[in-house]
Amino acid sequence: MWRRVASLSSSVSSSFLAQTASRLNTWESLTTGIAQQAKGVIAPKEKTPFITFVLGGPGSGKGTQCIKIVETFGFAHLSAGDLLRREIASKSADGAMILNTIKEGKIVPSQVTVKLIQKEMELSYNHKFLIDGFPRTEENRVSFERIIGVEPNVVLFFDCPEEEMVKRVLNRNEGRVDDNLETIKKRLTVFQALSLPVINYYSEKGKLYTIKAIGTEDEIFEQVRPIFAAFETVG
Ligand SMILES: Nc1ncnc2c1ncn2[C@@H]1O[C@H](COP(=O)(O)OP(=O)(O)O)[C@@H](O)[C@H]1O
Ligand SMILES: Nc1ccn([C@H]2C[C@H](O)[C@@H](COP(=O)(O)OP(=O)(O)O)O2)c(=O)n1
Ligand SMILES: [Mg+2]
Repeated sequence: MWRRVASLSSSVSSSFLAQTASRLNTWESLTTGIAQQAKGVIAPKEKTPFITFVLGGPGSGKGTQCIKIVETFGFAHLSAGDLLRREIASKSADGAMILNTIKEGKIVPSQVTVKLIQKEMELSYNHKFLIDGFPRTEENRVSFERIIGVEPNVVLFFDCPEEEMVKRVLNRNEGRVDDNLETIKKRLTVFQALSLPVINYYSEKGKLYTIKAIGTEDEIFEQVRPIFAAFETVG
């Protein structure tokens, strides 16, 4: 409810809140959240959003590190890939197109992805967002700025050698249609051609934090931790 929470009154039916809350993808306890919201315990959040884009090639460890960032710093985790896979599973109008695009290792039209991200942001009680796997193209980036109207505060780039990314993806074992050698090769080409320019853009803007994404998950997180710790100190 980052934008809409102020308009939610305690008279909102609990079933509406339950439906809304069930779609939340945050670490917060939903039942507590609903109960407190209904009692008006939580003050309306009109805080400026704090946005982190999480970038890196396929298998670079974005999702894995996002879980740790959520646990330690209390962000809401919005994975663009997860939102798109949810669309496929829900058999929505765009589902078949999204499935084919993902199988081909290509990028879904920005309008579709930004709309899904926007919906999640509006439903969230949090104002700190980790947007994982987005923007993957300049078109993604410009579309987000135009539709959402904000720029990221922080951009993380998990920099990982290609052979390590391939090894991790082939061992991922989540039953994903794109976790095969043919698709990953295409994804790596797309990453070089379309995603690296976005990373360079944020480097030039002074917003990029590059993480050497090799080593254990904990070792990598020790590079991530101070970035967010510094922002917490600033307030
Ligand atoms: N530091 C690491 N060392 C070895 N394997 C890792 C590491 N980080 C993540 N993995 C594994 O690699 C795979 C890809 O990680 P994931 O977080 O899904 O990457 P991404 O979201 O960037 O594609 C997963 O199976 C994950 O468990
Ligand atoms: N911004 C995005 C993010 C993901 N996608 C599509 C295309 C990507 O290859 C797939 C999977 O993305 P996801 O971020 O889940 O993939 P990895 O975690 O990097 O392996 O989803 C997209 O089209 N646009
Ligand atoms: Mg991922």
